[in-house]
Amino acid sequence: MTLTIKKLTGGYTGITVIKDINLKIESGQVVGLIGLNGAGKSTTIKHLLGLLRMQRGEITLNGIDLVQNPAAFKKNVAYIPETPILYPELTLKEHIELVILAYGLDHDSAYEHALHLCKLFRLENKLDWLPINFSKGMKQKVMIVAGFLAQSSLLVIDEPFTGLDPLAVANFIDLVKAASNDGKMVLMTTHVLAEAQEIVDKFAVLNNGTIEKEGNLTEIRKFYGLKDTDSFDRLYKVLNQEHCNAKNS
Ligand SMILES: Nc1ncnc2c1ncn2[C@@H]1O[C@H](COP(=O)(O)OP(=O)(O)OP(=O)(O)O)[C@@H](O)[C@H]1O
Repeated sequence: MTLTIKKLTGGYTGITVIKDINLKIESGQVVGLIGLNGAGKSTTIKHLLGLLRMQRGEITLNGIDLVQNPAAFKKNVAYIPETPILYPELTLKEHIELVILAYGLDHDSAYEHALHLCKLFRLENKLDWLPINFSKGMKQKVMIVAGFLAQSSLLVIDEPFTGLDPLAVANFIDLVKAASNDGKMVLMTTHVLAEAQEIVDKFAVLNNGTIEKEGNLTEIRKFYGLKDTDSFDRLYKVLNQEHCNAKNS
């Protein structure tokens, strides 16, 4: 399984935000897309989900082209957004049934899997609840349950750590590790580098719409001149300094 993004250039009507993005994700790989606010992470993800029309480039998943065969492409992708998207009139149980139907999963085994995920996130007694009754973190957990339930070859996750309690973060990390061991590909954006470095195999640093550096934690730290004693979060200071220097030059 492979996701290949080649020379992706895109953005919004009349505005080019990302330029010549090249990124490859192999089976079992967890890739972290990181960068300052406004670097172009969400825009890249929107292109990958087929929500924006690319100006140039090519995106293929297991050889399936996003533009030529969007339905087949999207069937292999699950998305966990930063802001939960839930149907107000559907209960948690009905959301689970919807995912099973949408992804054509075997009902009984998928439902059992869903119950296991709900238990992990302490949602097992809330199957009849409507989204209005859920807290922000609970809504985020429902999106995580739905995302992992889909068993897609590519899981795209936008800022997963926001709003989750530490127990849920630990469970989320275990799920990502299990998905990776199972050969799934994971692409996630995050600003929470301390947690991300536990699971990410390869970081791609977006700076002003282009991937400035790709590599594992050691390679990224070295490229940005971080000392052994520096926390990985210091990367943001270096990126911000680069940003200021570019503006002043
Ligand atoms: N709907 C839109 N229309 C026009 N420009 C947009 C739109 N959404 C985002 N942008 C611009 O695109 C650029 C990249 O934004 P994007 O949301 O991709 O950044 P990001 O890296 O995800 O940032 P953050 O870390 O804040 O989530 C920014 O300059 C932003 O102003």
